[in-house]
Amino acid sequence: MATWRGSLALLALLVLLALQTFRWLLRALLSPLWTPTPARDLSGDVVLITGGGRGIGRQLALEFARQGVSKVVLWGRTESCLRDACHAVRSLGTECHYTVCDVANREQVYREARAVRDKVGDVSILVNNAGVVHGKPLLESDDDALLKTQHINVLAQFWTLKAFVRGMLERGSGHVVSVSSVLALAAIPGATDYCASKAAGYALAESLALGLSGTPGVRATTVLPYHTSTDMFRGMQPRFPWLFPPLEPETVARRTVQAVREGRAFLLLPWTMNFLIIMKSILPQPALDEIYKFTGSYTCMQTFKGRG
Ligand SMILES: NC(=O)C1=CN([C@@H]2O[C@H](COP(=O)(O)OP(=O)(O)OC[C@H]3O[C@@H](n4cnc5c(N)ncnc54)[C@H](OP(=O)(O)O)[C@@H]3O)[C@@H](O)[C@H]2O)C=CC1
Ligand SMILES: CC1=C(/C=C/C(C)=C/C=C/C(C)=C/C=O)C(C)(C)CCC1
Repeated sequence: MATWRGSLALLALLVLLALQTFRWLLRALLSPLWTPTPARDLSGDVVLITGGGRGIGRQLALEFARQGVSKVVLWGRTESCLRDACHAVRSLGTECHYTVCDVANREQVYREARAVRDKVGDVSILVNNAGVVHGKPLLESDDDALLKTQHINVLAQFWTLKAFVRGMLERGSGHVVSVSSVLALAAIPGATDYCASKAAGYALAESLALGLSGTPGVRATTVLPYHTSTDMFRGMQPRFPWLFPPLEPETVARRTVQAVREGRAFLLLPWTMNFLIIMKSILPQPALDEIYKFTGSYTCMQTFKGRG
């Protein structure tokens, strides 16, 4: 009798949960129709981009400038790239500053963050974009390279978040962008430490976004791009490149800034990668293995050259 009552209560709870989920889903889908959120005006914003000297970071700097931010600050390791990117931003009429800062070095991050506050002002948009890949299989990787990937791709984000998010919370406004990767959700062999770092970064960003949900003025956006045609993954190729062409860094930058303006929490690029996630959730592993083999995802790193 007691078991029977218990099962009925569980069933009622499940029905209630299903109805609630349906209500939340409807609300999420329909509310933009009657209360469209106006795109955020970026004109007073100071944006700091890590790894802003080249690749996606450089394009992000240019796109933020085009969308009217007040000031751009670029961090990176190579001064010539930073200087050149800053020059390009200034030619769009936007104030730009750069600093050589190794984001893996937390003392340097804290020191340069103080310097930015003193010289440029409060950072209102932080873009955690800096990243590295060495592209060797795990057993051929030396320990220092494995550590470096985690220090730059994951731990550095802790330091920049600690340096800038407190100020955003005090002011009640700000935005954190994390450039993750589709490899955070579906890993490939030959870049084990990179995939692990991106998965960790994704969990970090997800936790941050949830933690910020009680602070309406401070938001977070996580971008998960597919292969993008910068030098980082040069040479990497799945089996049907015409079917899965790399993204252009300009496209990633444009869609990212748009997501910031719309206050979107997650952005998977291109949208077709959503099918990959659905497939991963419903297909049995042997079927996924066949798809990965057929599309060359298992072997795509064999032609990897990277930045050399
Ligand atoms: N390319 C791709 O296929 C994809 C890339 N991504 C992600 O996008 C982000 C940008 O990559 P992408 O533009 O392609 O790569 P690039 O190699 O072109 O750029 C990486 C940037 O990170 C900077 N960087 C690296 N290490 C450090 C460090 N220790 N301190 C400060 N800056 C550093 C580099 O600066 P410097 O040159 O001065 O060292 C450079 O500006 C990365 O997080 C990457 O993981 C995501 C999905 C796909
Ligand atoms: C897994 C998988 C694919 C390959 C994805 C690859 C190869 C992504 C590379 C992304 C990179 C380099 C990201 C960098 O951060 C396909 C062919 C799309 C579809 C089948 C499943």
